[in-house]
Amino acid sequence: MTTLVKYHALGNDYLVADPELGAPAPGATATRALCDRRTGVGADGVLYGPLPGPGADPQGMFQVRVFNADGTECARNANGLRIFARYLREHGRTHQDELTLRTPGGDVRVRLGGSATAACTIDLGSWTHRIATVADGGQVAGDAELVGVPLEIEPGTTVHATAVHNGVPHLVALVDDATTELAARLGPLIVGYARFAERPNAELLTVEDRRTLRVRIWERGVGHTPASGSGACAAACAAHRLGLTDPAVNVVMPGGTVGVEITEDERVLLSGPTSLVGRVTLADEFVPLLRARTPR
Ligand SMILES: N[C@H](CCC[C@H](N)C(=O)O)C(=O)O
Repeated sequence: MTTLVKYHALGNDYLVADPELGAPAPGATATRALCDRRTGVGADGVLYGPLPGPGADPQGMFQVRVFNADGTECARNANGLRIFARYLREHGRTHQDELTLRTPGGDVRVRLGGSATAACTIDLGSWTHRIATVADGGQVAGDAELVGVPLEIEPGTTVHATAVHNGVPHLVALVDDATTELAARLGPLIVGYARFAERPNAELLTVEDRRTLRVRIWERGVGHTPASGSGACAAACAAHRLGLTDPAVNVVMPGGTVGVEITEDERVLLSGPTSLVGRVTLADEFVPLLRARTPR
């Protein structure tokens, strides 16, 4: 029997695929089948774990891998890892309030709240404003710092761009009026911009005041999401670097509001709620769809 547990963080939804509950091995085929909103369970991504191997122990260190709805792997993220930490505690895998999650993108600390539904905080550590770029001939040219520069993402469309790499790449575009419609138009252009060697996630940012940001998201590997943890952090880091905001801000997204704080030693912390949706037991006729068809 294969059981998945579904959670969301302000509408950014993930399925926990735990080997102990019969989950498939991490991979693109299973992820796409599970995340499909019509023929599967439906989610923005799948969290596979806790995985066996070095680092998996009951002292609060667990391994996990994160996949986007389209089957691509992302090194780490923020909402998914906050959800995974909650899953571990409410399924009796740990009694710790502070966990370390080991991901392909490095170790991340999560502090759980006093109750299951209380806000939990992730420390994403430091970040850079660099992004890998491609030269004219198509080869990777190097790593450019991008802070508040005009970027023509298609002929006639220029955005005010700031790169933020916080475990995954983001491109934050400062706009007068960040709307979901504008994100649906500019997001795919930013994610698909041929000059970036690695596709970034896209965030449209409007600064309301020094402590309030409005953000709209278009994620690589997913598309529209009503909230993003690392995206909210990226927007806060970009706004701060541009001198527009204080170190602690509220980030308002369509799904709701999170708090982001930049510490004096230049780490970024995100706090926000998570919600449990429920458990889904897959039907026997669905399970074969989780495995790639083996070529004859
Ligand atoms: N929603 C996630 C970000 C996912 C990023 C993913 N789309 C990628 O980098 O491939 C978060 O809360 O941090």
